[in-house]
Amino acid sequence: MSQEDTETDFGSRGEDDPTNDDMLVETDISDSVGSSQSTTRRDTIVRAEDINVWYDNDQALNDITMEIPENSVTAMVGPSGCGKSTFLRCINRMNDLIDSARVEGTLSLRGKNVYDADVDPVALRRRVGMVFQKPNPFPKSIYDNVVYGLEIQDKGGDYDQIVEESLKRAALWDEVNGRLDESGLELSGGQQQRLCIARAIAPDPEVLLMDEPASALDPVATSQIEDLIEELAEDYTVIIVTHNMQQAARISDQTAVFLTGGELVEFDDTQKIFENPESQRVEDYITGKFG
Ligand SMILES: Nc1ncnc2c1ncn2[C@@H]1O[C@H](COP(=O)(O)OP(=O)(O)OP(=O)(O)O)[C@@H](O)[C@H]1O
Repeated sequence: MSQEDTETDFGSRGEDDPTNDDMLVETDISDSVGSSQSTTRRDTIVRAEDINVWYDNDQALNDITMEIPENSVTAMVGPSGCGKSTFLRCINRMNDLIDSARVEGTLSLRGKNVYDADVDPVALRRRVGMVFQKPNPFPKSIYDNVVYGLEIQDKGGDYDQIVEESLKRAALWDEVNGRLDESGLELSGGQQQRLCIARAIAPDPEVLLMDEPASALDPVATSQIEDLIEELAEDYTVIIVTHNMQQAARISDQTAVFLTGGELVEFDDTQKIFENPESQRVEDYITGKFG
């Protein structure tokens, strides 16, 4: 199964040329920051333009404009309630499921506005997978968890091969090979989260949204998930919300700092954000002076 299978849903791949030289990531990276950074220039895959979101009369996001390059890890950081999860849910239109939510602006996936009337949100979510904070495997076998997305999308293919491939990509195959018919709920928390990642990547999405995927896990499981995220960015565009500054510094190529009021204050290479941010408010937040 190739990503090209889904291409026709929203226009051709890579039609957006990068226009921002900031996407060129510098070499000479310090040990602690952005170990996944590279010198590759990447096309924009997700572009937000003047995104505003309200829940009833309360504004949660205020004029968010940003371009996210493909095959990289983008971290969203900021204090509680600043709109990080709301922004993540704009990308795959999960906010559609919240009655009080209203989204204005343009959110493009490879140049096609996902809020256009002709976009089917279910087809969109095939291309934009999501992993949540708390591991949430279904009360089904490990195998059935992985193929779940394929089945509800009526997607054909060699399921055995897809299960093996997805579990290998999620770094879980070696631990569950031979017991695929056991319940996903019998796995440890860290294994459950890797199972959820396998489930999210089985339909071969282009973008993987992760909302604090390691915050419910112990340090060993967290480290495994972090390693995995860096590997996944070779094939997918990963956009991750995290409260953990060290985690953002370790695994992301770009970091977006949201602050109170639903404002995107700074978005830049992770190294720049952590070592030399433009905004004093960002520096204060990063260094723990507030938030
Ligand atoms: N379903 C909802 N209904 C009403 N208001 C909501 C809803 N979801 C979020 N909000 C409000 O929108 C604002 C942004 O919330 P959001 O969850 O996006 O922030 P966040 O930065 O992800 O926070 P956290 O880090 O605590 O998860 C908050 O004021 C929150 O109370």
